[in-house]
Amino acid sequence: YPQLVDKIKARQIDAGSLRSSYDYIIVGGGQSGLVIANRLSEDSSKTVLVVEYGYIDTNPAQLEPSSATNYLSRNLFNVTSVPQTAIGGRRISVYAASVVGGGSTVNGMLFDRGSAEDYNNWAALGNPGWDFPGLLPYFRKSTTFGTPDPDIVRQYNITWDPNAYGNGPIEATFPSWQWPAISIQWQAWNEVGVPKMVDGETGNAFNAYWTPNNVDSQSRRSYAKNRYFDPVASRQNLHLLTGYRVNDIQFSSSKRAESVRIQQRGTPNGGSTTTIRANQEIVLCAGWLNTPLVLQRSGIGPQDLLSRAGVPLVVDLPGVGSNLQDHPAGRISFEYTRDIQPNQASLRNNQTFSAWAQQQWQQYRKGPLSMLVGNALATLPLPTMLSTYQSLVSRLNSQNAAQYLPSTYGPANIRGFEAQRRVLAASYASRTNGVVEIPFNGAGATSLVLEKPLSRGTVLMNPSDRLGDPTVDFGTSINPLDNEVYIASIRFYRQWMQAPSMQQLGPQEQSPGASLTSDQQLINYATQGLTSTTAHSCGTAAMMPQDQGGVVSPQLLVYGVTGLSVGDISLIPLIPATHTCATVYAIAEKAADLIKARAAGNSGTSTTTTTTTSSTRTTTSSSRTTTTTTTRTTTTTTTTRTTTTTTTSSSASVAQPKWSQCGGIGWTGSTICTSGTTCQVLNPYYSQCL
Ligand SMILES: Cc1cc2nc3c(=O)[nH]c(=O)nc-3n(C[C@H](O)[C@H](O)[C@H](O)COP(=O)(O)OP(=O)(O)OC[C@H]3O[C@@H](n4cnc5c(N)ncnc54)[C@H](O)[C@@H]3O)c2cc1C
Repeated sequence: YPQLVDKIKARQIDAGSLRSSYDYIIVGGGQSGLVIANRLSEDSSKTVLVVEYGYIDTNPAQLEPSSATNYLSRNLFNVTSVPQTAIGGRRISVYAASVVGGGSTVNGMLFDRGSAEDYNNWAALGNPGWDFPGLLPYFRKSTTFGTPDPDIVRQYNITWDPNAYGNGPIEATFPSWQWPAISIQWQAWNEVGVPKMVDGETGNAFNAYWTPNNVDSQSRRSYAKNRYFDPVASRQNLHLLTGYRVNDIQFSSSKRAESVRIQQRGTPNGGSTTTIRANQEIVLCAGWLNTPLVLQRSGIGPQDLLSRAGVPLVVDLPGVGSNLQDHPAGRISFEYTRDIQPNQASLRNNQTFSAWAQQQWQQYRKGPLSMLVGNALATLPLPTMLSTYQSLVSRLNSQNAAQYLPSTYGPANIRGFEAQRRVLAASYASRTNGVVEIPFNGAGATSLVLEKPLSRGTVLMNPSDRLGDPTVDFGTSINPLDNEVYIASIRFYRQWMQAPSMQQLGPQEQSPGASLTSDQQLINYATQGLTSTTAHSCGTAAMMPQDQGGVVSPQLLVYGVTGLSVGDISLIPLIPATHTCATVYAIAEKAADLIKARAAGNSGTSTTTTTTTSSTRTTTSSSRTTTTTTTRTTTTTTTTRTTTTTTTSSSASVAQPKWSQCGGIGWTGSTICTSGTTCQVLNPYYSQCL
């Protein structure tokens, strides 16, 4: 795409062409930064600058399905955590993007949302308007659903709720391929008491459900750069500066955020910097790793850290860099001794199938190579997995919180965790909110992902090298109850593998290994294998009350100063049980509305505001621009549980496509195969069109 690359390059600005001031300066042109830049620059009277440390990735391969797992180091900050004491002292690689589009440029494109309870918990922590009804309009505003291939929908009974989606820039859909064994896995979930939900995106992200990818109908990545930035890049009032780092923010004597100090990437620290003023607001969108770091370098953070680093104190906010959360995960692996064909291995060991897959992809962009990592999740409530869940909840409530938190946490951080624990305890006992995620795609091996960890970590500036890498401590499993939940999920996965339907695949446990059964053996397994992150790190500049370690208010304004806000994943107070990309779009859309509302003289404090439309009149005088904005706010009541369905199921008379199931014990679908294939018995439980 050379002509496209040239166009994109032309849209960037070089440092010499920068204005001396902008109305808004957005720190970080990652996922949230580009959303907010798009929305704020809708008003042509406002100037917007985005400063991004990374560059534009112009390689078309980064849009392909295979990019979902390549995690290129050139697009990441290559930082490693400190040794994780509770998981064998291992250092864990950190995932934080450093490229235009941020995480949305490099991520795995699994595109889902948390359950309504996940977001309602945010509101319960003192954040009116940040519950699911308050966020659903922004989930909708950011996304459009693209109707998937009807054959694949029918073949696998893929369901979704069209009400979950709107008309937004990001396209989400299902690929044109699933591996056949997934049908058996769905049956097996049902047999162990995990029902199928129509759609997780409507607040029902618990039990088992299909989940789309953020791709277009050609399986190409649909992400912040190509959907939020490229279409508006020609706006004269929007500038993107790449390859520059915001070192810090400078404040007036009245603690108003006045300017950012930027430095070209690759130049020596302590060398030359440029200062750019913000007339209205500076919005931090530097991600979970760097938003707290920029704050700390600017004098906002834990007082003792700042004094050790020699940074003059602006506001003592002990929560900056605390409350780090992610989804720790471990592998579990079963081999299918009677696996059905084709399966993932067929791409490697069946030449005919592999050639067919290549042809499908090259000719139509369909087939197995259009698939990413998978499209089905079981997000399991604790009571589903553990009959003694009440004992775990009561032990959680009676823990001395400080004993299981990082040693750097002071009283405010501890109070904040105790507030979180109150809502988490209810979620642990809930049947409509998951604590462990098990992605499934037909294979016997997968990850067990802890969705509501109790352990907390930190991101702290290095006091002797402020501009160097921060110290990241995930604190994985420092709360031993996280291990108990993990062990419960191993045992439940084993039960799933023992479900009657699953026996047709002949599952045999590889790891942890069937001989490991006691709590201690499984804790040892977790200690050796658990990783701290699934690239969903968040919470390091949390939206919580200030006396509970909070950094921003529900209006996203940083406490103790003016003119400074946070619009990225750092503001999440409690990690939701979901991959975080879709949630970040909703957060950023809502952040943009809040910023616009306050610029228009409306504090944006409405608790259930869902739609804000503005009509703007601009008058220009000789020296400055005055904008009068009339803001009309519409409040909508949204039901969090939706039962509308778009379901397509196998009908007994419809011809099944090649590779799909056409018979077997318990099969109620069609036994007719599409022309050119016949229904062949693979085992008593499974016949297939081949
Ligand atoms: C490898 C990976 C895989 C993932 N897989 C999935 C997935 O499959 N599904 C899913 O839902 N989520 C996934 N995620 C998570 C999701 O993509 C992120 O949570 C989301 O993109 C975070 O958005 P953000 O705007 O908060 O931060 P980012 O998108 O990371 O943006 C921060 C930006 O700020 C820039 N920056 C940082 N410091 C400075 C500074 N000082 N000055 C200037 N610029 C700066 C960075 O370069 C970066 O571009 C994944 C993330 C990663 C990294």
